[in-house]
Amino acid sequence: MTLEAIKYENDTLEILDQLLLPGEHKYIPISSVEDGWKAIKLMQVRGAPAIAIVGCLSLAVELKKTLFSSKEELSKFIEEKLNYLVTSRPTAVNMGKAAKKFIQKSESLTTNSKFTLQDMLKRIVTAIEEMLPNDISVNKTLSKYGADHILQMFNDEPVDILTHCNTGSLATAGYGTALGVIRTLHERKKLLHVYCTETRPYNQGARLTAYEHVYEKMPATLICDSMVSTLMDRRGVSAVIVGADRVVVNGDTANKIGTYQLAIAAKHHDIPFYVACPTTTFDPHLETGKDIHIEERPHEEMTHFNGVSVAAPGINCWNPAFDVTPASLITGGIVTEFGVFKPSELAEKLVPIVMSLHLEDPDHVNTGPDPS
Ligand SMILES: CSC[C@H]1O[C@H](OP(=O)(O)O)[C@H](O)[C@@H]1O
Repeated sequence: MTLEAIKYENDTLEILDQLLLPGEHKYIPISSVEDGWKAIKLMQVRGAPAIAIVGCLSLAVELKKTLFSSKEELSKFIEEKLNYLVTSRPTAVNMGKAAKKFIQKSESLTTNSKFTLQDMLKRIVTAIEEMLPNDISVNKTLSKYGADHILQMFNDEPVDILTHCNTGSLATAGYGTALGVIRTLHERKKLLHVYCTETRPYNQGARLTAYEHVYEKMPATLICDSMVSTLMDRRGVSAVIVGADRVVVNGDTANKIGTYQLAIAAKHHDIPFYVACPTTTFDPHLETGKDIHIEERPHEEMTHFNGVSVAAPGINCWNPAFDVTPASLITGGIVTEFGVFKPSELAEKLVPIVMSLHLEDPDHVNTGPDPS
C-alpha cells in the first residue's frame, strides 16, 4: 500500500497537503479550478504527473456543478480553465499536454453533431477521471522496464540506487516513476539499498521520499545534496535514477534543481544515470533543452525553514526550481512505458509513438495541430 497524494471519490477531490509532510498527514478539499491552481502553485501538490491529474480533476469537479446552455459555451469554459491551470507551474509539460488534449477533445465533440451537450460533458469528465488509473498502470509498466534494464546491467544481482527529489506516490497517482522503478526492485528483493538526497530547498527528498521509504520499510539512507560525489567515491552506487518534468526530442531533461550536478558526478564515477518518466512528460515539440522555461520560486523557500529564518536577512537569492541535464549525461537511458531508450533514439523511436497516441482517442477529429 503506497501513500495516496490524490483522493477522488463520489465527485469529491481531496489532496494530501504536502507542505505539512512528514509532520502532519492532512487532506484538503479541491472544489474548483481556482482551488486546484492555488494548490499547485503553492506546491501543496507537486510532481509533473500529479500536477496534471489534480489540475484536470479540479476542472472535472467544477464542470459537474456548473450549468451550460450550449456545447460552444462548455467548450469555451474548458479552454479558458485549462489554459489558466497551465500558468500555475510552467516547467513540467504534463499539465500543458493534458490541456491541449482535452481542449482538442472538446472542440471535436462540439463540432460533431451526433453528441449532445450532456454527451460531451460526460465524455470529457470520464476522460479526465481515467487519468488516475492510467497513470498508475503506466507507472507500473515503465517501472518494470526500468528494473529489468538495471538488473540486466548487473547480472540480476541486487543493486544500490541513488535518487533525487520525490518521484513516488506523492508525485503521481500512486506508484511513481523513478521511485516506481525503485519500488519494483524492492518488490523483487533486488534493492540492496536506496540513497535519497534531501533535495534543497523544498526538501522533497528529506520530507517526502524518505517518508515513502520509511512507510514502506525500504532499506534507505538520507544524504545531503552535497554528499553525492563522496557517496559515489566512498560507498559507491550501482545506478542513479531520477524523474523528469520535461524531456525533449534530443533527450535533454528538465528536472529538480541539483539533477544536473548529480549527472556530472555519475559521469565522473562511471555510474549509469537513468531518467524515468511517462510519455506524458515527453515534449516532442522542443528539439533541445535550451528552450525549456525554468520556473524560479520565492526566495523564502531558501531563506526560511518552517517559518524560521536560516539565512542572513537581506541576502539576495536565486531559486531556480529546475535545471536541465544534457542528454550526453543520461548514460543509462530514458525509462518510459514503451521501453528504455537511449537519448539518441527518441527522435526516431519515441516521437512517432507519442505523436500517434492522440489518434487513439475515439472522439478525435482532426481539427488542428496534434496535442502531443
Ligand atoms: C514524477 S515527478 C517529476 C518531477 O517533479 C518534481 O518537481 P516538483 O516537486 O517541483 O513538482 C521533481 O522534479 C520530480 O523529479
